[in-house]
Amino acid sequence: MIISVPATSANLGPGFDSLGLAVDLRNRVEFHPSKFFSVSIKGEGENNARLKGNNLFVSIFNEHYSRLTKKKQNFKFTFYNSIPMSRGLGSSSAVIVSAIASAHEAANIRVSKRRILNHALVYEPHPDNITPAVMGGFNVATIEKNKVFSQKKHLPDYLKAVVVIPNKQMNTSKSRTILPKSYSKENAVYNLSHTALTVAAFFNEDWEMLKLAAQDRFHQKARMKTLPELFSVQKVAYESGALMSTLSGSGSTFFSLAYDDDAAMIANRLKQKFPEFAVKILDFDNSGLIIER
Ligand SMILES: Nc1ncnc2c1ncn2[C@@H]1O[C@H](COP(=O)(O)OP(=O)(O)OP(=O)(O)O)[C@@H](O)[C@H]1O
Ligand SMILES: N[C@@H](CCO)C(=O)O
Repeated sequence: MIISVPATSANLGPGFDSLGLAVDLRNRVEFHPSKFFSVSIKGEGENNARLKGNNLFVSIFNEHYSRLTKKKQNFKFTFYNSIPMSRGLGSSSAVIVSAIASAHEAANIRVSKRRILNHALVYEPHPDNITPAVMGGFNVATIEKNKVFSQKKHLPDYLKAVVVIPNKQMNTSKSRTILPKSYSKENAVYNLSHTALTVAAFFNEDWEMLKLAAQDRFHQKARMKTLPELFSVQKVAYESGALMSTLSGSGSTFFSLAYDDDAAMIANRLKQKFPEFAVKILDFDNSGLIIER
């Protein structure tokens, strides 16, 4: 059995803790019961010894497996990781979602995607990454009474993501500490109206509206100042034809959305100007969590 979950880009400018979309870059896990516990990692994190012992996936998996079965059982886990860690591409959400889904599969209990999403909220209290990780596509999400309420929009094939991935890790909880504790009414209204416009533009497929809509006064600038080259990344992306260009999650990745025909040129310009950063063109993902039995 293989369980896979896509990378996600959250916030999308003004939609702090509420907007996110999925891209076609997946972490996969295979597992089966075994006499001894073992973890093997291929791809991202394969040289990180800490992940073989104190692994977020394993602790969440064990918690759910014992809750569901009231039993203890060792498993052999093999991880194939493509999502870089702590770069704003939802690596923690992918791990949380795949651990919860895997535990249910191991216990032979079928569960809805919505239920998995609500379980995931326990480990990541903002829904903007976990929602597209489970559902795929573009999502707007909120929390009421410890449950996620969300709406999804499929993203068309003629759009691509161009992501610039710096080497620098930005830990989400640390990066939240640099944000203001409160916002003025003016800035709150600014973000509220820009978020609403961004959502409407996605649902109406008015891609040309996104550049104006996806402006933010809550978090981007403060975070980008910790890696000032990101201001130039955004400028070059827009000059090269990006439809929107925003910090991905809490960074350090910069996410741009572009028409298929423009994506290669945008990526080439970004590669030329920022040879120290990885640049990838990715499809959008509309599937989210996939369980291959
Ligand atoms: N493949 C993985 N295996 C085990 N743990 C992982 C894996 N990927 C991420 N993690 C855990 O998640 C942490 C990274 O979470 P963090 O929220 O900082 O980054 P992110 O989810 O990539 O970024 P963002 O939330 O901004 O998109 C890592 O330090 C590690 O504990
Ligand atoms: N909304 C989150 C996304 C990163 O997990 C943040 O900006 O901190």
